[in-house]
Amino acid sequence: MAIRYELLKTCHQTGARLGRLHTPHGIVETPAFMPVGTLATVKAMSPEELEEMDAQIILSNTYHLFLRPGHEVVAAAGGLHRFMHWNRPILTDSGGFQVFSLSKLRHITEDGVTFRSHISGEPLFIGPEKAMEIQNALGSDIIMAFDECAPYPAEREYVETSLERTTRWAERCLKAHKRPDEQALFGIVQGGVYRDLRERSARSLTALDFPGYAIGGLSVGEPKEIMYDVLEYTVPLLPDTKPRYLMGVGSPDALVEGAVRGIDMFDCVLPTRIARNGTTMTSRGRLVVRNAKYARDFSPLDPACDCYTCRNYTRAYIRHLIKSDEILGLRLTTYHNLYFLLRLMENVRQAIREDRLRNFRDEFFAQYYGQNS
Ligand SMILES: CNc1nc2cc3c(=O)[nH]c(N)nc3c(CCN)c2[nH]1
Repeated sequence: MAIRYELLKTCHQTGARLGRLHTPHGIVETPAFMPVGTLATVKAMSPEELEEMDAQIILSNTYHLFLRPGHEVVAAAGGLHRFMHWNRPILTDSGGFQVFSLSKLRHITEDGVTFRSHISGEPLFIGPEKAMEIQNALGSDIIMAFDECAPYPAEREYVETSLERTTRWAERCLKAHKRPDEQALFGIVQGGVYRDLRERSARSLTALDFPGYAIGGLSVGEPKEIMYDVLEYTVPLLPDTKPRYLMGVGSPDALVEGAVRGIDMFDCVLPTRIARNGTTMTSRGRLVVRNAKYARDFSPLDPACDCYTCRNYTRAYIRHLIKSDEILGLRLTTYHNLYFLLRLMENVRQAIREDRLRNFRDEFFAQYYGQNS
């Protein structure tokens, strides 16, 4: 078995679970947030800095690495872990979502997706077999089935046709996957915001007995309340002995609300992306450090944070760096944002251990969103 999920405890206040995901490159305490390292690097962070902040697992992308430098190059380096000098677990996404969000002139058929590279414009193709070939070459610990993430909003008929094809693609992935003992293949539940379609997708995929399941097709512009509703009726359809991964999520509130609803793994570009324009997450909400009011503010980004950035630098200095487009600026804000979300997940795990996740959520939201939610 490539991975083993150990369910340690279920919070008595909520449906949240405390777990341990055993992988060939180490153990992941769940619920866990996965920093996104799309091009084989978590932008602006070194692997040592990621270890220092206790990032347990990171995500990388099939689509991007297929285009550049090419999965054959990564395989020649001995795989993604060796190539990027990261010895902890890696999850790779399968490319479906990225093709739709990045490339032009794409065309879906039963075989897969033809598209033009967003870098060179050359015509390319990815389908289930190609997505398995690339991820097998990358050597990530967890690989994702090739799927279509239906847009939001989308007609029920479109979502239904899409999920049926995604299920057929999932079967082809299971057949094409060459290294099931070393790399765990997760199925991805689709079905948009339609309850009966979500149930159909979940039932078809759980019948194929994947080692883990992702919930896809969310965090694509739908209101958060709708996302939470979809989780309420989809998560219970997934086996509680397997890990559940909510793709593309998310903001602090969505991470906590997702954990409350039984999600074990999350990924999102938010902390790294907003850091690059000087937006930071603090225990009292977002702080846009480039704002003029911080020009002479010599306090840390977050007085309640003990990260490298908050122990050594001030808002005024970081504002100066960001305004000056200095590389250290986005390094310091990235370090802090990732540290903030990783600590948030650590606090969520502790709250589950103590059966008080609902209280933790209310206290955290009151501070972060400044109102009693
Ligand atoms: C930002 N929101 C978001 N929604 C996603 C849905 C899928 C999804 O439905 N399928 C796949 N394969 N990836 C998704 C991703 C990329 C996760 N890194 C999503 N990201």
